[in-house]
Amino acid sequence: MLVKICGLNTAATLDAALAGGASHVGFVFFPPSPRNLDFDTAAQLAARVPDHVARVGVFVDPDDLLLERAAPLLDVIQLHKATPARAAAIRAKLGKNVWAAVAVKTRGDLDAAPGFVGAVDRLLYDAKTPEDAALPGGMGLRFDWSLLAGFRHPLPWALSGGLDPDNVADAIARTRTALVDVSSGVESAPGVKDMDKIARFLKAAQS
Ligand SMILES: O=C(O)c1ccccc1N[C@@H]1O[C@H](COP(=O)(O)O)[C@@H](O)[C@H]1O
Repeated sequence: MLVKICGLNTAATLDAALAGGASHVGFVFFPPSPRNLDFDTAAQLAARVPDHVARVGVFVDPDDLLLERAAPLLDVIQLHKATPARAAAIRAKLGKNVWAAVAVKTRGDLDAAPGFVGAVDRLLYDAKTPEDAALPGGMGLRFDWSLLAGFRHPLPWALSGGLDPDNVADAIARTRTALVDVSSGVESAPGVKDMDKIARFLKAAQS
């Protein structure tokens, strides 16, 4: 089971994710987020991550300058609110693994998925946040997992949105996902990761 712990912003919580066996760790580069990292902090955290764990940068419609500064610290670029054309251009320019978030509320939202074939390496199905929400992700919202039933996934994919230590095993059993992604569900407050919840999440996902 692959597990991404996202929005890590301290050495202690990053180390908790690594000790628990996370396959991916996420660093947010989006100033409105309570998990946003400056480049110095991101570099210090990225340096702690062993080679077998992937460092994922989370971006919302990023400009080229931000991507160019952050990319050397990262293995994967996770894009929110990116068109397939923009995602493909970023992938070609940076030569990195690129994931695209697909915001899901209804079955029709999954129609966006095939458009990313040839543009990205993985889709991340995440809950759609309200139009006026401050963030397009990282809000602890979940979508109806049954919407994925019978869907022909055009690319490797991951499940995200509102996962936590108490529901992740059920989410895996119901969706048969190979990769789960969590942020709010392992926090004690927005942007404050909880080491006990990180450990519990990893244990539940791996069980
Ligand atoms: O975590 C954030 O602050 C964030 C900001 C902007 C875009 C995405 C963000 N997080 C991603 O959202 C999903 C789900 O998070 P949650 O578990 O529901 O809180 C996850 O992929 C995060 O990487």
